[in-house]
Amino acid sequence: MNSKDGMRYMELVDVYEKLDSTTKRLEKTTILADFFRKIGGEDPELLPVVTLLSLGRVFPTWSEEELGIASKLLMNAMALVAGVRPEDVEDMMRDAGDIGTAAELLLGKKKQATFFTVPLTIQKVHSNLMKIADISGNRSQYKKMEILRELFSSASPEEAKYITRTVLEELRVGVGEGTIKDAIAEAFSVEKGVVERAHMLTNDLGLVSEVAKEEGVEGLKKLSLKPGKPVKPMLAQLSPGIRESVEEMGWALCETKYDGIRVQIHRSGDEVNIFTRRLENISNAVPEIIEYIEEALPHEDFIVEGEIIVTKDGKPISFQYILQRVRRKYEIEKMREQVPLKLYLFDVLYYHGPQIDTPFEDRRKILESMVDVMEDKLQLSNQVKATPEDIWRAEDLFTESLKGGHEGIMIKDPHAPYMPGIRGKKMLKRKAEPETLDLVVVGGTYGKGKRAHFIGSYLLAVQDENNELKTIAHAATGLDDQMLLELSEMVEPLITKKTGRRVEIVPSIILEIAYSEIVKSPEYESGYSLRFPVVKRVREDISIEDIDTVERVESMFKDVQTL
Ligand SMILES: Nc1ncnc2c1ncn2[C@@H]1O[C@H](COP(=O)(O)OP(=O)(O)OP(=O)(O)O)[C@@H](O)[C@H]1O
Repeated sequence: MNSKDGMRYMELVDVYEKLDSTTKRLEKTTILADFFRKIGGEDPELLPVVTLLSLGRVFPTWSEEELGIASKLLMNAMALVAGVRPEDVEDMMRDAGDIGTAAELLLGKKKQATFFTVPLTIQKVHSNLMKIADISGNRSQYKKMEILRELFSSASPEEAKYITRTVLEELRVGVGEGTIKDAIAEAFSVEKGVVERAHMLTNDLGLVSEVAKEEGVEGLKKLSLKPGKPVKPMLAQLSPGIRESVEEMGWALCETKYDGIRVQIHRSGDEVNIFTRRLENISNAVPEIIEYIEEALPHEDFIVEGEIIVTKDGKPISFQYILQRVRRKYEIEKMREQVPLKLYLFDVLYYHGPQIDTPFEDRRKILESMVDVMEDKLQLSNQVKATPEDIWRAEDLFTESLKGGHEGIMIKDPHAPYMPGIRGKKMLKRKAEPETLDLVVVGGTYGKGKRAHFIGSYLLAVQDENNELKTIAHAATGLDDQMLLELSEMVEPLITKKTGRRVEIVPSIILEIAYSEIVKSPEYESGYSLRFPVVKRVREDISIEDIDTVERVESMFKDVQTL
């Protein structure tokens, strides 16, 4: 039954539970499609909200808004409502394995003694979560806790479970963006490809579902890039060899591959915003880049892409320094001098209208026409044209690039459009170092003796096609004591379960792993394992959706077999 204020939150919770009860993607899709259709009929204004909530999000990925609630605060609010101590909540969380289940159990006990609750609506839960994001400054933690307390007081145990998980952005019902897109297509009878494209260009599944319902295919086709709203970057595949790749493309534009962080820079009116690969807005952390952009590029709307690197005496230095810059909230001016940044621009997606369908060769010309190069601060990527006849140009670029302290080269198809979010064959990378895998930490084992306080070995996972995590290896080496300490500090608050020296943790830390060989192994859930895995670095610039897949591991395994 719905209250007069709209659909009950319990209906959404029922959907979550149904989603959780099956591992089959098709079934999940239909459960969601049915629900989206129902909302679209009964309460259409809720459709964008519900679409995001189904993914465990309150805001689209690119939004600067965040809830900013630490699990400690959540536990305190829960403790208040359940009438227990925060330590009890923590113990319960460790036993239950996740904080959502702990919330359910705690409120379950409490609610047996309660007779009256006002039914929660989806609208109410959502608007309270939005309110939390708006709170800042004085006593903000207290105010946030008050809102959470109010929500928990009117929540049933099952509702509390999912509110908790939503607040921590960890829904755990096995639904990724792919399933949501399929469900939108199924619910409103539109082609998947059209939904896919609309999502690629807007990165806002709430908007996509709303337009699919209201305007169908025609409306979706009209959605396009908009300066100010980041899109997922086009990614590169590995090149099997410089000659082979150039021959396959006919001819190619090859560029130095800089090892820094990729940024997408948007100018909309007077505003310049800089986003990372995970679409996080880092504008405040890199003020000099904004200044360069103001000086070197036109004061018109545009979207360009490039790589920010750190240089010292003209040479690039380790990628890790950049993270010190982009993560920073304080002392930015001081860091500006210590860690100077340089920007290399290599693509344009929007200028006098969307340019993603313009061939790369022409996009480069547009980019060249836009930029006034600033020596040592902002340049275009170093580029050469290579054909099968003068392949030495690309090979020389590769050697030069490594000599200059860069990573290798990019080999780009001059005829290709810009394909957001796609890792295809139109842009390839050739590096000197062997390929690595980006894996997420799901557990670990404490060391012995001197290292008993550190987690010495990390259990790592890849994702399968349903975004479910599958273990693949333990990595114990590659970290110096300083890194071990830093990682342990990051891991500590994420621990959900301890058994002896072993721990399970909330998957969120991504490590780049080098290894000597991929082997088949029944010991790990992925069916594969890595020989001699070594931790190269923590990848804070990518998110969990970007980690490597079982499919990729499988194809890398097969590639080696067929050599
Ligand atoms: N000239 C360039 N053109 C395009 N990308 C470049 C260039 N120089 C450096 N890059 C970087 O190389 C990356 C391409 O590799 P890929 O798409 O596989 O990303 P990745 O997963 O971060 O890989 P990697 O760890 O090898 O950088 C781009 O995302 C970008 O950050």
